[in-house]
Amino acid sequence: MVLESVDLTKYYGREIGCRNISLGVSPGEIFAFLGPNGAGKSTFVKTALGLLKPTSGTIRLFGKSPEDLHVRRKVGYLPENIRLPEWMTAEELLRFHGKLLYLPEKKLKRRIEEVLTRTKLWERKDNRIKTYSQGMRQRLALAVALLGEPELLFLDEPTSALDPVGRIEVREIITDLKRQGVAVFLNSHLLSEVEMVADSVAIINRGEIKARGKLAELLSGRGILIRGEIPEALLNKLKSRYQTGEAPNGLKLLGVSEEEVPAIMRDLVLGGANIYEVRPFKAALEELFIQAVEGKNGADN
Ligand SMILES: Nc1ncnc2c1ncn2[C@@H]1O[C@H](COP(=O)(O)OP(=O)(O)OP(=O)(O)O)[C@@H](O)[C@H]1O
Repeated sequence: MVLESVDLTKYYGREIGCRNISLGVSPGEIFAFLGPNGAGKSTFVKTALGLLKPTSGTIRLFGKSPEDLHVRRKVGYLPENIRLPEWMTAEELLRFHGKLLYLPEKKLKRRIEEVLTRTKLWERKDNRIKTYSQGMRQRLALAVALLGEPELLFLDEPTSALDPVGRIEVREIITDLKRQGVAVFLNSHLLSEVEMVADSVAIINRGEIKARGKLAELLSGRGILIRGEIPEALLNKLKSRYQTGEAPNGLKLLGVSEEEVPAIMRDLVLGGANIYEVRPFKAALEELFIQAVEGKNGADN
């Protein structure tokens, strides 16, 4: 395992940061950590990077403490809302980070060209960062994170400042890294993007994991779609029992197992509903996320 945490708990005084987080990330895996604001994502990442000490539990990177220097050299980190030194050029900034990584001159030169080309900033390498747009800054921060050829890369909201083309480019960088065996730990609010790249996800809320698994498994067979005219009272009953979603001329019920379907249908028909269609559907990550965060109907799996 590239990253393994067991019951990792971090309190800030009496305030919970994250609690009992147990998860593992394998080489070449894209692991997405999702959660609303204040859920505990950054707390977990900072603890994994050795920037915060856990209150209890353990976290190992490459089987060792995150504070181990050899481990640190294998890890890249793109923080959220990074502030870059405005007066430096992109090349100067990368040189500075290259020195911190003890990269030999020849390799540093090669890596600077590679990462700036990969992030489409090579042409602008001699311009000061103060002349960069938000998107360029974010791409430069990504270049910094990639400089040391990390085997594990933490990306905190890597595409928040990017336009759609920039987002596609970052997605391509992430999938290229995966192909090279790099593990990516991705914090993102952009669920549709996560859906496109992640192998596994964990959904965290109020410091605790509420749902976790391989993305393909989490999204398969998660609910049913009902098309029909459903009396208000019945609709409200369903809404109180299940997480529901909008569907044209009907509704989606999430987290419904096949065994529950006959009873639901019986209730609907006896209650006066006109049903035209019932079929299973694959939930979108957004629905799974809302279900896990609101904790309805056994989302805590
Ligand atoms: N330095 C701190 N001192 C006290 N409480 C903190 C500190 N940092 C975070 N917290 C609290 O810990 C909880 C988790 O915060 P954290 O920043 O890890 O969430 P997050 O999921 O990264 O949120 P966001 O998506 O908004 O960045 C929150 O309740 C937050 O208020």
